[in-house]
Amino acid sequence: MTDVPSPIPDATGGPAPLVAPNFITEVIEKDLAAGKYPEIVTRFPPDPSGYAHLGHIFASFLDYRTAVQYGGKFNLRMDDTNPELVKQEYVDSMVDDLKWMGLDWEDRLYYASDYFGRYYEYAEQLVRQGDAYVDSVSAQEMSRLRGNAHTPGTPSPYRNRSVEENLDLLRRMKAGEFESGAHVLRAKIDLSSPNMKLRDPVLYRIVKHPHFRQGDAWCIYPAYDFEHPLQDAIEGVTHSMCSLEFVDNRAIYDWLMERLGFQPRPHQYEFGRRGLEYTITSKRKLRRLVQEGKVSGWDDPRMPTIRAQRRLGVTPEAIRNFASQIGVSRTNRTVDISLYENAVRDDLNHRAPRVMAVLDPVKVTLSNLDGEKTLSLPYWPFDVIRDSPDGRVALPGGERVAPEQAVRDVPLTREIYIERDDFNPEPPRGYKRLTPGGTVRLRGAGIIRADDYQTDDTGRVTHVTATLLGEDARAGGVIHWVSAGRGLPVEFRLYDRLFRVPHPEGEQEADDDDSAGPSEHDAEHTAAPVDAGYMRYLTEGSLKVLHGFVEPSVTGDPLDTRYQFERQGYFWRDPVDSREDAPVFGRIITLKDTWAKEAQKAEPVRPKAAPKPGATPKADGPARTLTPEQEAEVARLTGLGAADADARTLARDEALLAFVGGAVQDSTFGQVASWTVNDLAVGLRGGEVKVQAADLAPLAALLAGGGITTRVARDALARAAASGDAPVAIIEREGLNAGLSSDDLRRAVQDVLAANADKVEAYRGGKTALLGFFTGQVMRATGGKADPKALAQALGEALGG
Ligand SMILES: NC(=O)CC[C@H](N)C(=O)O
Repeated sequence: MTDVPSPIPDATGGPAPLVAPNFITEVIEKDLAAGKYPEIVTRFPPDPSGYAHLGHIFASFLDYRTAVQYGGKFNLRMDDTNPELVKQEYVDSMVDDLKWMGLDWEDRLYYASDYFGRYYEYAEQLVRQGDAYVDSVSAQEMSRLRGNAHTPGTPSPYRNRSVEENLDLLRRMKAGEFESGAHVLRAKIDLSSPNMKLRDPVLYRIVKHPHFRQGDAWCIYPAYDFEHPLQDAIEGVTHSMCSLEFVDNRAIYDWLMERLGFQPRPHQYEFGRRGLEYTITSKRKLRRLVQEGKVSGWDDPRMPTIRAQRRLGVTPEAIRNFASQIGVSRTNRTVDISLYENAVRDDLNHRAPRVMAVLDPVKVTLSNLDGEKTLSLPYWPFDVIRDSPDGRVALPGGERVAPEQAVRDVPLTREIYIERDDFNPEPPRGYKRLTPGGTVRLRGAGIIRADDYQTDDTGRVTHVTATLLGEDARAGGVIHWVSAGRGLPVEFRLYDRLFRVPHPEGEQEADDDDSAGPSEHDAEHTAAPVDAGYMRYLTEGSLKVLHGFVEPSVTGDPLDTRYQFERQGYFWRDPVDSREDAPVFGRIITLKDTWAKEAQKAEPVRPKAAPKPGATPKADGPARTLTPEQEAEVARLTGLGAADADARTLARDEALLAFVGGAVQDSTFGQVASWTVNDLAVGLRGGEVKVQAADLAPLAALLAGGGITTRVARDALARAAASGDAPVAIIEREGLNAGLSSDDLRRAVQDVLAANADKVEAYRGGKTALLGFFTGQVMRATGGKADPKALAQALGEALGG
């Protein structure tokens, strides 16, 4: 899960973090070692039927970084087969957003629609082979005939049409002779397969709708299950990664590859989806928010679209750091929203100079100050200066200067504004700010004492009179302020999470429970009504508008400067609505996670849904209210060594709790608890895990002792869960712990470099992209046993020296 910097540069010129070892990289390393493919090719295939969103980050970076890591190619593919939904506007925005995030597909932007002609040829080939037929029953009839999990399907009366008749009908479908729905082309596979997807899936439909790239050239359109595998094969994709809901579609994929004889052929691998707490990503649900005016548009900064996050002020670096912290696994998981928010904060901490702004002002007159003073105040706090890699810090324009030059002029005048919250006539205990007769330090300006104040009829403070004291005065707190005469009047927009519960869509989101029904993918494409339950979890007042003042130093700064307004959060000018004469500053994020505390207090508002086996597991994140018994359980589990988040998940789930009840209570317990939550939860809930918790202790010990890598451990775990064998026995039986010694690795690196002296020279001359080539060669030479991190390091050393 950690972000391991590798020397392989990515599109942004910075080092691309390695993809942490996972079950897919393991397959890739084996394939490279076996020489199965000349190079790795991956693709990211969004539908251009909406905007890129936070949910796309994980999959797109997985595809991209995996290719970069193994020196292969990454393609961007517009999966634009549904003419009714896809649009140029969406292509353009996706391309723009994905590029902005730092993905690089070079010149390989492909469109599914560019291959319509070739798909069609393959369709005719299947018909000629007797592998596909034209069916002419209605959609309802087709679904009835397909049967269900307990009943095998019944052949349609058209299933045995002759090849000639099928070809004739298919050609006439293509020629536009029939109305939509009159016929479909289906693969002839297996009507009694327990995998419903194999019960003669539809390959082509009649859709009389122009396509934004193909115009009226077509009136039949290929189904996802047909075009996707074909395009992978045609483009030489090697490892086609997709999320878990496509697991049953893999059988169609393999069937097509086999029937059409592609060699070498791509393979599909499914990873667990990564939902994000407090967020929805269904296009239809987001559209409804826009249509009903709950947000101002697709780029409303509260929306989870990349457009909106860009407008909000999030940087691509923050997105990339977030992406590298999400682990890959075989199970669906919800990512704690704080992972995203902290990535945004961490990035801004070193990027955003500190200035002062008063959001909700109350005027203070400094009665003993005449005229104006100009203070020179530093942009950066000491810790940022201390942590600066080059000892320098940035000015708002980005220029890096010595810390003592990173200062701005701040006017101090007789009239200033302070935050309404920072003066309290009836202070609660422990209040460290200004009170009548009390003192406080004004950041950078000295200590003041409040002598008097006025209120309006409602008791609201309207004005404070104060005295500026000498340096020998004492004060308990520090507050920020802005000159009243010289501060710039601005509008502030404070955004809150759009939804107030972690799972606004309930438990069903990624759950494709009934494989006979339409997949999530299809559902996204139908006119079926949206379950509007999520609407009631909208946060009331998630946009707050305030009018206040910013210090005048910001006037000359580049418009895209991100600031930390001291004590208030990170802000920048709203790129859409801010005007020179009417600036609007939006809050990118608060300084701390203000929700962490509130979540503890909050009611349990988790939407109810009947739990199903295989449903999306609980968030691995923040506290949700537990019963006192569950809290006691959490205390017991953390006492045994479980991480707090794991303990919370366990305490809520009897199946998991029963399992860890059998775990050995020693130093391995925390690791076993983590595997239970992260790797075994879905299987345990479905009653499918065969291994005993007690058998995991030796595995955890082996891992902790460095005898195996995390990847080997998790793989052994998955296999043990399925077979019931002790994981360590699996490892020993197959010699998986016989890793590569660092001497062996170094020798392999030397051999590869010696055999490719010309390339080494080219690399040292600046062709750093060759690192991927070297990586692949060493992987091959070592039979895939090299640990990618160690390999990257060994290569870096050998090439650098
Ligand atoms: N295979 C996949 O990754 C699915 C791609 C499909 N275009 C989607 O966005 O859902």
